[in-house]
Amino acid sequence: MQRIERHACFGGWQEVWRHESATLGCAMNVGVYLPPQAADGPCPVLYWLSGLTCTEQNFITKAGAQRYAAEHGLILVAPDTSPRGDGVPDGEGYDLGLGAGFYVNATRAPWATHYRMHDYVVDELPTLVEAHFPANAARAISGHSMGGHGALVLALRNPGRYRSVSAFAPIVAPSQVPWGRKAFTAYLGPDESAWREWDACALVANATERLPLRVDQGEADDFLREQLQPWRLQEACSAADHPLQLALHAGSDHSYYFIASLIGTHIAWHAHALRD
Ligand SMILES: N[C@@H](CCC(=O)N[C@@H](CS)C(=O)NCC(=O)O)C(=O)O
Repeated sequence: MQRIERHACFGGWQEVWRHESATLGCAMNVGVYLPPQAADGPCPVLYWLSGLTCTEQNFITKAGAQRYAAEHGLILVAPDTSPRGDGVPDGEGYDLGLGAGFYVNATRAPWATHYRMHDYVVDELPTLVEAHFPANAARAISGHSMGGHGALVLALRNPGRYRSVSAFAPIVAPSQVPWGRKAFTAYLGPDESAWREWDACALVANATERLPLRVDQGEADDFLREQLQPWRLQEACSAADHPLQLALHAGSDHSYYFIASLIGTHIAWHAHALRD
């Protein structure tokens, strides 16, 4: 691993590391915030998954999360949103290919070779983080939009792996909305039965661990009605008796201004779960 950025931040360090990913078959950048407490011993880790078009930079430069991570002694790990580099295929538009990995393991050509963001985030990255940084094995996961979908799906698919999960403006039912249908058709193929295992609303029905889902959604989000549809998650959770804490916020849009406004409450909530 090679450190390519290092900035003093709220008594700790915001770093960006670059490493060769065996899972993705390319070099990846990852943002790592080390709180001041990491100098004295291992800290729990909050994984953050960003949305469409993002790299590891959006969250670390716009969310203002470091202040709260320093307060609570959490390491923040913010990976890129897709594999990148020579030989990694791209798709048509901002919502397929580079910057749009959807946190699935693709099964179709030409995507299947590199687009394995589920395994990268769930397995390879924590192994790396826990080996190279003062991190313990207590993990939480959160994300925004496509990354909110990623956080919900990764937590639901991997019981016991995360102590808590939250999402900002997530795509809750990718099988039912244009962003998800386009990506899943490409990455997973046209057989929609294969999409269910990557769809939070479908996964909730059969979840073996009833980890509470915390979701915040802006009511002035331009993507709310067509792409996000949080009421679908409300229906799925209510049918499965799965705990959901969904809050709607008047006036908030889809941007990082919304995330920055609420990230402190999410980090405090994750910190509480990670302490137990
Ligand atoms: N750029 C797209 C929208 C993509 C978008 O809103 N991306 C969100 C995540 S889904 C984001 O975080 N954008 C980067 C940013 O706000 O820094 C468009 O042209 O409509």
